[in-house]
Amino acid sequence: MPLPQCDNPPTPQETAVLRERYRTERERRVRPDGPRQYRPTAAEFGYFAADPYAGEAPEREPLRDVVDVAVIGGGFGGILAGARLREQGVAKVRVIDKGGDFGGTWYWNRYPGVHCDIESHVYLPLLDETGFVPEWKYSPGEEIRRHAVRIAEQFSLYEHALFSTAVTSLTWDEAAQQWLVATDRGDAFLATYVITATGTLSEPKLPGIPGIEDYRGHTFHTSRWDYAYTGGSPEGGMTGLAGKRVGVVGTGATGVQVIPMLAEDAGHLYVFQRTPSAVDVRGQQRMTPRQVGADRPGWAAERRENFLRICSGEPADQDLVADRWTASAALLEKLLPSFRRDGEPDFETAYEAADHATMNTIRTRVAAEVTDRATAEALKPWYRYACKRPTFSDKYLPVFNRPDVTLVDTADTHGVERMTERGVVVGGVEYEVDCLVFATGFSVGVSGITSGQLPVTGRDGVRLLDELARRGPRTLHGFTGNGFPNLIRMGALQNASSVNYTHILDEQAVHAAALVAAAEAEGALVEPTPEAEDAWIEVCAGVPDHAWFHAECTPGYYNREGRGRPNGPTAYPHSAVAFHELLRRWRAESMEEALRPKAVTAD
Ligand SMILES: NC(=O)C1=CN([C@@H]2O[C@H](COP(=O)(O)OP(=O)(O)OC[C@H]3O[C@@H](n4cnc5c(N)ncnc54)[C@H](OP(=O)(O)O)[C@@H]3O)[C@@H](O)[C@H]2O)C=CC1
Repeated sequence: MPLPQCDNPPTPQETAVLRERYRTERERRVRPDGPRQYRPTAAEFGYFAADPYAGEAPEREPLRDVVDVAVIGGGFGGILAGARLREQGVAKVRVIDKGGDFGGTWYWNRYPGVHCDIESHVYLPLLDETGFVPEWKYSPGEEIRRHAVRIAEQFSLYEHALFSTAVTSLTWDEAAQQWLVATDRGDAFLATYVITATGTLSEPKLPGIPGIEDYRGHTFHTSRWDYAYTGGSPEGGMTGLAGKRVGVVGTGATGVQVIPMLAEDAGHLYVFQRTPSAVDVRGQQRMTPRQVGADRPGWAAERRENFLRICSGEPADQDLVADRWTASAALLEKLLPSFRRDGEPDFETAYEAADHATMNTIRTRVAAEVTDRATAEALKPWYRYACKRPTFSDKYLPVFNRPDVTLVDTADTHGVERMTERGVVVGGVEYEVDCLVFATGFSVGVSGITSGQLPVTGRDGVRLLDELARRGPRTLHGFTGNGFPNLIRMGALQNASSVNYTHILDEQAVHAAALVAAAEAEGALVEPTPEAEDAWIEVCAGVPDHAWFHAECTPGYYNREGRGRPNGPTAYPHSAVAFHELLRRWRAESMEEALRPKAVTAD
């Protein structure tokens, strides 16, 4: 059956064919061990997680001082929290990070070809405040990392920052009305407030491939690129790979960026693929400040708000970014009026039609760009658009027309079968490689205060993890919790989300800094009442039930490797635009709900 294009949504018969194909492709990949197929690098493969950029951490005396705010995490979440706190006049802000500098994901991910696939003019935060205007529509990783450093410098965050340091526990000191912050460098200092900005995808993971420890060639993870071995830089020029047989496991958003660079420099490249990515058009281009309207004050805030509105399905007068993210979102809006049930707009059917049309366009692109038919077939993604992180590249697909690149499809063996001293085995065939790169992503939920890696003990010795196990997640707006005064969390839990996550983080940072400023002004603690938490949980319990959608998706970290997502009050049920409006109103009208007088204990 011919596949319909974007402007031609599928008929019910075509939809039925696609659903069946998606089901069978999913079955090829689901594994009984689910998330347990992976090994976090932290324990047995520690050398995979070592920091190749910082060198030896400098010796320093453990700290025993007092700060106003400890911010855990030096990625954009922590940097933005620091910047917004400084704007509120908070003096002593200490950002702590495991890495050797600010940057978070952009500190760690320096692999060749690293870019952001969200437009730089909406992704890079604080452009209005710093005056920086990116030159390219999609910034290279190093430019983003330098922007993180620029913000940290502008807002004087280096003065008290601690790098190559992991926070190991947080304990509320009732007498001091402060948090005791302990680290793996022997620090034990007090902080009046703690803001956690630990991110979600920070711990590299490896597949538990049988024989992985037997491999004797060179190997590393993309988030710890070994330029000492490969030579070159994120721009390429990896002379160390000349004439070498290189393998790469993984074809997610990272693989799609790194594979064209490896193909350029390796003697021969073997790409071990389990699930093909949906690779959409990227359209990299130079953008003048005039083109993005950077001659007007507030241009960047306006642009990112416009992007958020379109991606959230909210009305917008115009599409300023006009890329494939906004095109996919706009297609749904375009199709919605044609789908009605009982006189009402039928969102779900329109959503599926838009999804199928987008994916058909993506599959048609594979057939147009890859000449060998069998290779093209293996590169076609058969799942719904939102099942996996969409990717964007104009270089990736043509790589498979090169004679020195081999695509090895591992779907039928549920991934790479095993490894030997010399290389990788798939379908009984051994592929000998001199170097094997793992582009296999990151463990979800293994760091931060809900993971066990960073124990938090609140008032009356109550442990956050015990509370979580006993009562489920309880917060006000995702930020604060009863029994854990002056602890402000940034992240997705009971909060809003969207594809441009730095925008979400900035709104969170503004809110966190406002809470601190209000508590300082009132001489109070930031701590919601149990009743305020109950009311927020009720709001979050209105989350549309997407369990069926994720349960039907091809496996990946979005759906716990095929097991679906847990239901429950885990997120704000409406758009991020609505959430930001709600927070603004709440700050103006009822912020005192989250404050309580000092020295009053929760009994
Ligand atoms: N903004 C940006 O430009 C970028 C953002 N990112 C972010 O980082 C996230 C993580 O991306 P990424 O690092 O690519 O990690 P992912 O988790 O998305 O991808 C891991 C890859 O490894 C494959 N894999 C895992 N185990 C095996 C195995 N045993 N055999 C064969 N293949 C295997 C997976 O296959 P399978 O799919 O079958 O599980 C998948 O292709 C993205 O989703 C995105 O949010 C990353 C890069 C750029």
